[in-house]
Amino acid sequence: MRIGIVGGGAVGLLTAAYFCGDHDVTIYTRRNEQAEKLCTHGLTVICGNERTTHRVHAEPFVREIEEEMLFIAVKQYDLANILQTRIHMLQANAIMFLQNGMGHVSYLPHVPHHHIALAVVEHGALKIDDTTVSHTGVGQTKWSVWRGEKEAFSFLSSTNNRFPFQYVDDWEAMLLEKLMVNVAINPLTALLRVPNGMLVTHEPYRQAMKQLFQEVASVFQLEQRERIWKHIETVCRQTAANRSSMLRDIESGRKTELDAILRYVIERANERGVPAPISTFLYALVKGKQLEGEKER
Ligand SMILES: NC(=O)C1=CN([C@@H]2O[C@H](COP(=O)(O)OP(=O)(O)OC[C@H]3O[C@@H](n4cnc5c(N)ncnc54)[C@H](OP(=O)(O)O)[C@@H]3O)[C@@H](O)[C@H]2O)C=CC1
Ligand SMILES: CC(C)(CO)C(=O)C(=O)O
Repeated sequence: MRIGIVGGGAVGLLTAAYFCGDHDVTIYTRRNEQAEKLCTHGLTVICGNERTTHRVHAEPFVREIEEEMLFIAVKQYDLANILQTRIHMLQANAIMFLQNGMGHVSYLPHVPHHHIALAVVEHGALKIDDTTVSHTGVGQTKWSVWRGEKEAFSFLSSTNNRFPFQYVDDWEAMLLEKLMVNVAINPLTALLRVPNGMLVTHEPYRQAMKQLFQEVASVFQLEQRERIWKHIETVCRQTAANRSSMLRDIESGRKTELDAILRYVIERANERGVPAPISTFLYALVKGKQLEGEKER
């Protein structure tokens, strides 16, 4: 199958590495320089002590793309621009969005593709350089159909066992559960500058995370609260040594996905007339840190 992957970051490179053995994969990058490096040096994936280099095709995303299947692996803040101004350049039978957060859902009615799927990536992936990605945590990718037919994505049932895909029926519950994880962990770790594990091992931080969780759970009238709270605590323990993506972005003076995660919550709270003072306060603090870092860069 001809597969295109838009975005040569951690998730895009990881996805390309696990599909390029069985499929005809092209990585569409933002920079010409990255595409040239990938074509010249190949794509290297590190998993534990193993280091594997794959030959792969890459080109900058500057013209119309025509593929059978497209994975969109850019950050939320770059996705808005692609969906608003370049959606006509993405020609494919089926398309899958791999973003954290829920900011992209409101754009989907304008996406013309027949088959649209949403996914949440539960792997750990770290981009080392333009041609190397480290698979830091082997997990799974949950996916669900937003429009069209599940069968359009049938190739996902036979993937590498280090890169499994699991179908779930309810895309909204799937995205909401991942949103709850990212809301609880990412802004607090970014502000406190602590690894994920500290949010459960240091009791005052656990209490703060619980208050935030309860507020956001009320905004969404979340079902199965106890199960999802336990899940968040488990993610903190399983990724105890990890620095969340938002903390890493803040530390590097980069833009974060705060808007797609916490601003999304605040907007829903305002729409529904539910108070969200903790989220609003936290949003202002993390946004302030982000802007401070971006200015220094
Ligand atoms: N990393 C992880 O472990 C996980 C990430 N996710 C989610 O996956 C999504 C992607 O994250 P991640 O891969 O880490 O992010 P990265 O920042 O590593 O990668 C994003 C890539 O998109 C590229 N890009 C931006 N704009 C364009 C464009 N117009 N055309 C082509 N490429 C473009 C960037 O290029 P350039 O380098 O030139 O800026 C960059 O390489 C996010 O929503 C994230 O939350 C989910 C779970 C785990
Ligand atoms: C699950 C978690 C919090 C792991 O660090 C993550 O998705 C992130 O850092 O963005």
